[in-house]
Amino acid sequence: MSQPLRSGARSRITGVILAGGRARRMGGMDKGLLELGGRPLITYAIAALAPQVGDLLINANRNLDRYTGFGYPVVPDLDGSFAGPLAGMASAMQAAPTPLILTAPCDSPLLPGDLAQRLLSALEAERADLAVAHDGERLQPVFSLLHTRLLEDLTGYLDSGERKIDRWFARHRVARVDFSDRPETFLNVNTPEELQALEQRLRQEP
Ligand SMILES: Nc1nc2c(ncn2[C@@H]2O[C@H](COP(=O)(O)OP(=O)(O)OP(=O)(O)O)[C@@H](O)[C@H]2O)c(=O)[nH]1
Ligand SMILES: [Mg+2]
Repeated sequence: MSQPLRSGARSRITGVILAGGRARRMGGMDKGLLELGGRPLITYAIAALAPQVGDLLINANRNLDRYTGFGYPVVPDLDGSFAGPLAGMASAMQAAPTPLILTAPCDSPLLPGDLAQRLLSALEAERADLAVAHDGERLQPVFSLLHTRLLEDLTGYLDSGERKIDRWFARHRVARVDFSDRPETFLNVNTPEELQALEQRLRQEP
C-alpha cells in the first residue's frame, strides 16, 4: 500500500513546494526561510518530496535568489497580486515539464514519504482530474496531485477574479484520499508560537 513509486511513475510528477504566501500570521516573514532545527523550514518539505517525484520546483514570490540556492528552479506567480495558493499552482503547471504536479506547502515539515504514491493510486483508480488529501476531518487542498492540463481552466478561473481553492476543485473530478491514519502529516506552522513549539518538540524527540 505505501511502497515508494517506481521511477516510471515518479518521472510523470513535478513536486511543487508552495512558498509564495505573505505569511501575515508570521509577521510577514518569508516562512520557507525561517529556521527550524538550524535549517530553513522549506528544506524539510524538499527532503520529503524530492525522492517521490521526477522533477521539483519551488514557487516563491520573494527572496528568489535565496530560494534558487536550494538547487531547484524557482517560479514566481504569474502576476504579483498574491492571489493565494491557486496562483502558485497555475504558475507551477505552466513551468512543469511533466503531466502532473504534486503540491505541498513550505511550512509543513512532517510530510509523509508515501504522499505521491497514495495520491497517484487514487487519481488513477478514480480517473480523476486531481487527487486531494483528506485528514479525516477536512480537506487539505494544498496537498494535491493535479493534471497540468487543468492550467487553461485554472487561469480562466483566476482571471475572472475567483480565488477560492475549494470552489475551483468543485469544477473538476476530485479524488479524496484518506490520510486519517497519519494525523501529523498536515501539521503546519503559521505563527511564531507554532514555530517555537515545534522547535521545542524536535529538540525533545529528534
Ligand atoms: N504562490 C502563492 N502561494 C501562496 C499564496 N498565498 C498563500 N500561498 C501558499 O499557500 C500555502 C498555505 O497558505 P498559508 O499557510 O495561509 O500561508 P500564507 O498565506 O503565507 O500565510 P498567512 O498570510 O498567515 O495566511 C502556503 O504554502 C503559502 O506559501 C499566494 O498568494 N501565492
Ligand atoms: Mg494564507
